[in-house]
Amino acid sequence: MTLPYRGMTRCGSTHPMFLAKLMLLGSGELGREFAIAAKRLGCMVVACDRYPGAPAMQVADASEVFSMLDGAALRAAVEKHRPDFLVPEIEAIDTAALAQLEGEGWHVVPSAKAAQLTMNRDGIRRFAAEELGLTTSRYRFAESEDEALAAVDHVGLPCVIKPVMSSSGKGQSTATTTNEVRSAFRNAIEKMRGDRPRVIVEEYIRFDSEITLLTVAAADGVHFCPPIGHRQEAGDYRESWQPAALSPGVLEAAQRQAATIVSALGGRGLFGVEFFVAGDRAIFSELSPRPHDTGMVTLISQSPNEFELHLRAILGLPVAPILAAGPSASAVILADRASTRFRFEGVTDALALSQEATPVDLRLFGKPETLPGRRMGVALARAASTEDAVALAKRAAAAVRIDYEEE
Ligand SMILES: Nc1ncnc2c1ncn2[C@@H]1O[C@H](COP(=O)(O)OP(=O)(O)OP(=O)(O)O)[C@@H](O)[C@H]1O
Ligand SMILES: NCC(=O)N[C@@H]1O[C@H](COP(=O)([O-])[O-])[C@@H](O)[C@H]1O
Ligand SMILES: [Mg+2]
Repeated sequence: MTLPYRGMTRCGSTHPMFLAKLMLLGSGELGREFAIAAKRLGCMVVACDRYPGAPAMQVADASEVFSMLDGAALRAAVEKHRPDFLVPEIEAIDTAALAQLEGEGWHVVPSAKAAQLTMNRDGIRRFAAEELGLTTSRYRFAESEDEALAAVDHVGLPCVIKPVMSSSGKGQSTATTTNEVRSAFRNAIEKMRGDRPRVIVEEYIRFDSEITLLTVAAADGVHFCPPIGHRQEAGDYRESWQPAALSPGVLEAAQRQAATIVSALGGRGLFGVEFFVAGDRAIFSELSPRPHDTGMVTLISQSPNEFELHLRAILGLPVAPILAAGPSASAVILADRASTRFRFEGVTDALALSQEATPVDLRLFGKPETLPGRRMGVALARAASTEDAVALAKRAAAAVRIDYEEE
């Protein structure tokens, strides 16, 4: 079989027994499911992350431990393994190094431009709102408390303040008074990633719901998964469900905007495009040029799931048809303290909730260390309605307990 990328990159070092060699930049729970999909399709996987034993490393052919923000280490790993594809799995990567590697002929998924623009909220927000004309909340950027206060004149109160470089809600808070704007700015700077003390000050959207629209840029065009609804707490997701109920007009508006931005970013792969739904408006929030955490529900709700879709799109393989299995949900299992000595209890109880028409499943990520609020696993469920599926997934997640030993 001849894949479209053969001969297009400078590598071509893959052993013929493998379909392709993929290097994962970031190796958490999302990377692990991607690596499993890649292994099933006969690919070779090199997993990279900042710590040994990261989830995707546990199923990969090889691994490398370094900070993805260290461009020299990233280049050394690429030159050592000569992958057909560099697959970013987290946001915080030395994207200048990625762009340089791409310029030299290495294949970055979906494109170095997508990784570069989405790593920083200012990049993707300005691209979406100012270059492409997508509907977004009002926003301003600020680099000091005073600039943050000035931004409030434009966006109003309450407002949401986030470091331009962060994910999973880290450093994010909502301010309702000018005093809170000052403390929200300080909080964002304290918890930001990278070395750019800069925040986005956003209009607070009173949304009816929020969705992730998984959008696949494949060889034969753009495909959409049924929309995923989700609930967030402290900027991080707690439950997600599919399909999210949307009016045809809102779904069409979301799909149109998602297709616009994905096509403008270029390259092939799956994108998680986030929208707030307010009345009849789909307001673009942000996007991941890779599988999305709320999309873990697709591990039970559809085939191919989001990880398989990403892989197939990258390899230039067919992605359709995308078959829905029925209303489904995911619910997260979080740690509540820092520990390296812990064990999971209640797995039997969680899986015993599974019945023929309402299956339940679990993913335990195998992270070697807990932290307060760190996601350690996820429960998955299918049922007659998304409401029932969410309730069942939450029961299963609650049945799993993390027991900590004294350290
Ligand atoms: N302008 C806003 N108005 C109202 N709620 C908001 C706003 N911005 C963010 N939120 C809430 O905070 C959540 C997290 O925000 P956002 O997606 O921007 O952060 P993140 O750190 O990139 O999270 P992740 O990496 O998990 O996607 C949103 O899903 C939403 O629930
Ligand atoms: N919203 C982004 C997201 O969910 N990313 C996922 O979390 C991992 C980091 O987890 P950790 O912080 O527990 O190491 C990442 O590697 C990715 O799989
Ligand atoms: Mg988000």
